[in-house]
Amino acid sequence: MPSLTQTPTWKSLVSHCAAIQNFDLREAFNLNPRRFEQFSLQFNDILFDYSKNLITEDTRSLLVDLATHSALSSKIEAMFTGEKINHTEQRAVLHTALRNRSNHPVMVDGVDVMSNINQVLAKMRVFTDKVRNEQWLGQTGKPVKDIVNIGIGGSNLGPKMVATALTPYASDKLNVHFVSNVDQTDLVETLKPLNAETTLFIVASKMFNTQETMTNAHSARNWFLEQINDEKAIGKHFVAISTHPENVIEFGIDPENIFEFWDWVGGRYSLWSSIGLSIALQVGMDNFEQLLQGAHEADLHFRDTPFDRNIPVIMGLLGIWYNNFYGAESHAILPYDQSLRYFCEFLQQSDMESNGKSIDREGQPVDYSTGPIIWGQPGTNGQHAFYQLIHQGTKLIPCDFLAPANSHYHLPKHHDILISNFLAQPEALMHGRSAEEVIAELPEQDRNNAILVASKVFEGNKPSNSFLFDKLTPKTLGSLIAFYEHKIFVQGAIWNINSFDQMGVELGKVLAKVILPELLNDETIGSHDCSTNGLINAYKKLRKADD
Ligand SMILES: O=P(O)(O)OC[C@H]1O[C@](O)(CO)[C@@H](O)[C@@H]1O
Repeated sequence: MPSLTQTPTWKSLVSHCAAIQNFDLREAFNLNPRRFEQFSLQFNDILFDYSKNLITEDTRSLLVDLATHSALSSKIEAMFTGEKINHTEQRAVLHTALRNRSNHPVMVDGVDVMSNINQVLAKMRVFTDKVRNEQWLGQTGKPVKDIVNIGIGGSNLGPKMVATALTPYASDKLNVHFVSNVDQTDLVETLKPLNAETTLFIVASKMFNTQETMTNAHSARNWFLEQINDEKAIGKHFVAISTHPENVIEFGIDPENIFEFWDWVGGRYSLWSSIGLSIALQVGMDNFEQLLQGAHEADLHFRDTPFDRNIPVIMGLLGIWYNNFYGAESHAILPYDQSLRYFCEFLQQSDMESNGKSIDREGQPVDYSTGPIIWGQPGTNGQHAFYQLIHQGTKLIPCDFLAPANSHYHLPKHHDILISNFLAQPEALMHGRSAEEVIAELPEQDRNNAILVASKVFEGNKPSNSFLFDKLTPKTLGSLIAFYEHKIFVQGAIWNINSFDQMGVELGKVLAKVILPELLNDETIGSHDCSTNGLINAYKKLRKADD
């Protein structure tokens, strides 16, 4: 098979990119008053405006050709129908089945997985209703007040992001906390204000052998038993979510308290499974199902809509346009919604763990750039931190701006100010400010100050997408997350990489296991390179024994 870069569609895009080198967005808008209509899409209450990109109609057609020639349609079908597209681990990839609200069967190895999924959803409903209605009582007969989700990576980032985003829907009787880092600061500071009698722990781990999670879970159990000195009480205060019930039972959690999921759910795509239990406890099962519904509707859109009107396909193709034809190295995620403050962190794992690969599906090194660096934080905070570099730095950084038209809260002025910024930034990036405009705005005495003028010029012509939606409801959030998941899928499919394994996280884990016992003995260490030896030995000198 020829390398992607040798295919006619790729070569056409290279030539096209050279041909439109001088493309100017301001001019494109001036010449075409219908540009917004031509390059925007509506899905339910979500408006996706991609008109402020360095593209023409031809660019879109050529990018769609690239998707078509990469057999994207059949790859999408393969995912939805349970083919083992994660070929290195021989697994299907079926987060879409977890939110399949259509009653259509989804088969894995000849078995319809929908009945298992629905059983777990029913079990989650019974449990969350009990806890939320104060019918699940702790060892001393008190209802649960605090829930601590212990998990890392996909067993933390998705649930934490969604639970935080949906705070306006939260029960005021429950506080949900997330502990992920093996740095004891995380657990100690989270537990400090809590009372074991009214605390419920969720140990969330697909494998149930992840070092950080198991260390935190053991310490949480010790903390609990120091206050309630009764092993039997664990049954009322610890539940687990895992694909490995045998490891959970070995830890000592009651088999009744295990919420199952399956190896065809990738960790970073698992918030839709029982890994979302903390979300369901926070906002109730009806709202959790609305989240699934939103994602399901986005799945249908992705599966059934022609590529040139398909939001995740367009998102993926635009990313490829900048990544591979403009040399952009990163992509900024900029939600104008404080409740989406963990959205970027969540997408960092989804995108970078999925598409941070340098071999193709045949095991050959790729000769093109793959997954971008994902970064960002909510506006307007980011504006006062790193937007300077996006506006006037030397790097091309495509940006996604996201905002709700309506806030859940009602302080006067705030929301319109927020949205004026959400609208102004993409406009400023695109429009820029010429030397003539700067000079016209400067006081008379500064107009000949060339340095001052140059420093106030904004080159402009910088690309962005904007998502404007009605309100951040569970359903809308579900759709937005699914769009990003599918965008990642589209890019992985075109780059011909496996987006669903994560071998790159293994080596560091293995080496840490070698180093750990070396930290605990008194010998001087000399078996690594001299830098690592030096650091280990310095640590051993500095480290004081715990009191
Ligand atoms: O849920 P587990 O098995 O504890 O794994 C946690 C995380 O570790 C990883 O395997 C590697 O970081 C992620 O893919 C996963 O989300």
